[in-house]
Amino acid sequence: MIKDSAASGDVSSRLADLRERFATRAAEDLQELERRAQVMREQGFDQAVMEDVCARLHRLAGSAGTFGFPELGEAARSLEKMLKAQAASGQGPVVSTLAVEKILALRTMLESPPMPVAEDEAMAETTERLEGSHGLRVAVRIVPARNTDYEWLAGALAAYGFDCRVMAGTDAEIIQTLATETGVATVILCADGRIAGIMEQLDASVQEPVRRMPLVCLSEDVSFDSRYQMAALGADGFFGRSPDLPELAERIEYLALERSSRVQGRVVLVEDDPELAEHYFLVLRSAGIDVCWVRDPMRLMSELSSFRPDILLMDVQLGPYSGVTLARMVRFDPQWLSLPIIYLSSEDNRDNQLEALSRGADEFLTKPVSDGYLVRAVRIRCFRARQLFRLMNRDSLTGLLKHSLIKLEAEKELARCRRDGHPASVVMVDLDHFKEINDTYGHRYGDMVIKALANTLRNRLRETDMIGRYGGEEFLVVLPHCDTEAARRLFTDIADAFSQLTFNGNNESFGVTLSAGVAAINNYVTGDDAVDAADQALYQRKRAGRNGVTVFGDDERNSGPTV
Ligand SMILES: Nc1nc2c(ncn2[C@@H]2O[C@H](COP(=O)(O)OP(=O)(O)OP(=O)(O)O)[C@@H](O)[C@H]2O)c(=O)[nH]1
Repeated sequence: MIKDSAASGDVSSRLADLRERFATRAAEDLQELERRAQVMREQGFDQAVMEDVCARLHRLAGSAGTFGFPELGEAARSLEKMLKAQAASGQGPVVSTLAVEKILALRTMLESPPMPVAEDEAMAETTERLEGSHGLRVAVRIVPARNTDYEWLAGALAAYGFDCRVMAGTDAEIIQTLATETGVATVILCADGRIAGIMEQLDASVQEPVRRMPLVCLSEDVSFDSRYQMAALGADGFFGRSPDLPELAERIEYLALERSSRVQGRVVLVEDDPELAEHYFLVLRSAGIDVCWVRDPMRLMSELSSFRPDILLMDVQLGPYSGVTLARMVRFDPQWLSLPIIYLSSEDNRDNQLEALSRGADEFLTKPVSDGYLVRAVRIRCFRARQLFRLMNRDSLTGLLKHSLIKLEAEKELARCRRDGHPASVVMVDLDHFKEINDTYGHRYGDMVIKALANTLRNRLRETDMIGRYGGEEFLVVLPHCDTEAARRLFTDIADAFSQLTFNGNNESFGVTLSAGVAAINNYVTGDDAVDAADQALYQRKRAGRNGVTVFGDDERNSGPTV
């Protein structure tokens, strides 16, 4: 398994080193091929030698293109096919003079200078670290129709934790402004009448992230014709002029995440060609994707269990092992039934591909794969895998972990504390007088408040913190490496920030406060005990006047209101 992170080294120079290593190895391979072919021509057919020749050609076909020798890769592929066809024809395969000549021609192809490997857009994109938020920092930019006031929408969406602004100016001016905003994932909400113009400007942009900015249409006309027209113009979502806010917020988050270069993932790569594996490793790592390289298929199951990937990328021929059989074997284990398995192979015959797919994998990426294509293909598949996982394990209103999973996280953190001796806290959070919000403004606005709290927590907490929706308006947070004093300070800030949010319902503004109870996980025998303690601290906080934070075991002096 390659452990080093590509981010720490100079990726381009390491890729150049790999190209050189490939060229040296390929020259040796070609010499061997030539020697074996000469032997067969002179001494007759030998099954073992033929298999070795085909395996070497197959390896060249799959890797040469990646290292800047596409012509060599293509020629090796067609020679491998020719020899295999001869072997399959049962005419007593003979390695002909023609085959030897073709092998000699491969050597000249290797001697010509490699094609410069284009810096792909997807590779060139930096994996910008957006400020320490739990999720993405999402900017919503509203492009209004003339004489339409969308300030109310900007205000309402701000309560969901988005950075919202109504844009003024021409289409070109707006897109120019958006192009200068970095460090955020932007989603455009656009009035139907302006979509054509805005789309034109997006398409014309020289910046890839701008061209890929998602756009949601806001339209008065919700007829089939209108929806069809907006879809044809390229809109990614469609809502009426007064959209259902939780639904719109959900769509904005989905689109921002889907398009973001920050969509990362975890990939197990099974590849027996070391240069190729290292190349893929570097390319994927430099795009922010975690990779675990498995060279020996015997280690595959144990690496899957410890690394827990989003997807499995696997070569189809791995020395004596078949990737197709390995895929079937992976599916023996019920926990990997839904793991997307993608073959990375130089097999380009559609029938053979389909046959291989029918035995347990989901898709083929045909080698050679360009670096940018590999990154995009892996990113989108990791995203889909995570979405599926999310659907199964996340609460639909908030996107946070479901009750049973967050409890499990508390248990796991306790085990980690025991092993490493670090402190950790668990926090129970509950909205104050929430029943009144529902009773006064209706359930829909109640949902909006719940969602705003979920966003506030996501935006304020570290990525390593775990957040779950414990019950209706109750949230449970697990904070690794955080003692109760630090947790108190953190949640005091969060409570203050949340109390300052303004919501709008029934034509009036209102605010909501929260209470939190904190307990030290490492003080308890089970995670459940720690959660109970945080719950008791929360109850104390409610009795002491709500709107603030109480640590379990605090005396009244320590638990006064924060604001
Ligand atoms: N809108 C909405 N309301 C919910 C949801 N889940 C639970 N609730 C409501 O949350 C309210 C919780 O009320 P209570 O447990 O009495 O607590 P409270 O009014 O917040 O009072 P304190 O916690 O004592 O400050 C109930 O009215 C539930 O119906 C939900 O998903 N959406």
